[in-house]
Amino acid sequence: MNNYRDTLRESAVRAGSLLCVGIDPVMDWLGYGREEPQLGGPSPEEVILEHLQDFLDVVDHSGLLPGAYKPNLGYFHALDRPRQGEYQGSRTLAKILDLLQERQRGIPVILDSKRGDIARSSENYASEAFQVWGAQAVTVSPWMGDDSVTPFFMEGRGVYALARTSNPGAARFQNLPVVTSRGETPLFREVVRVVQEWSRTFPGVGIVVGATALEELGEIVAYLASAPVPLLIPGVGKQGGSAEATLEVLRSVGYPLELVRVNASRGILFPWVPAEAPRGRRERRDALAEAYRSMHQALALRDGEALQ
Ligand SMILES: O=C(O)c1cc(=O)[nH]c(=O)n1[C@@H]1O[C@H](COP(=O)(O)O)[C@@H](O)[C@H]1O
Repeated sequence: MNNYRDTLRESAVRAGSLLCVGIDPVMDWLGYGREEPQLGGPSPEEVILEHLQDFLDVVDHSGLLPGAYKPNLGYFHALDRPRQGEYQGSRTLAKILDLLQERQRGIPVILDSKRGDIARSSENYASEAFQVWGAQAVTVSPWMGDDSVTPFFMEGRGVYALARTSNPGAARFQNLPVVTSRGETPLFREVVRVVQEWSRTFPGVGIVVGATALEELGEIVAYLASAPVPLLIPGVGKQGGSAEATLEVLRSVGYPLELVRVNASRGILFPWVPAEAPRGRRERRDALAEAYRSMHQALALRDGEALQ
């Protein structure tokens, strides 16, 4: 099995862009209410799969591959009704993963589940991501310590530990100063330091840092530049982060861009949000095409950047 850094490198060269397409489907955003589907109307599974097929057609038509996909597990589980024996959300995710494998083999899928537990439990969460769903990489929350993250270190797979997240409340804990044997440092910096240490024995481990936290991103990439790790940077598009400003920060320290993926979810698959979805399928497809092309371009690699 390819090691995860090779997977990132090869897919970056094929895509020519750092764009990671987030797959976070919500029926509301496709013009359907959140309430249970109407009798006789299309099911969430049908609606979401049709939308995804349209998106993959847009990708084919553009001739531009993305650098990764990132489905967020919570959006799919929210469509399951296990107490009624109904698993539409899980089935939809499974079908989407099959489609990606058929149509875009080699483009990594990062399962966004933000797991992390006592070691024995993390082993199960690792199986969930890698064996059950067959993802190439996973997001994990590192706050329970080393033994909660290391069970995810499996040959060929990627693991992204949350360091400085993109949400408005992120600084509350992550920027708190902590005292270590090397002096005082914000908590997120200690996570970054430890991830870099882990990466010496498991090169597939990296970090999540939000595009909405450019100052922290700058500190992190400057710190990591001598021994870089994979970066997953969400928060561009609907959360207000800028693709261009993010790339500028990375380029300013010569960060190896092939190890980086910048995620946009609503900004690509639901570009009309918070406005209502266009009524016609054709208009929705046109909106996807425009959003995909412009974000792919904003995150494009320059000649030779992925070949360092
Ligand atoms: O781990 C993540 O992917 C993640 C970390 C973070 O700091 N911020 C963040 O937004 N995310 C995820 O990235 C996606 C962002 O979605 P959009 O805001 O629609 O682009 C969602 O699936 C979030 O759960």
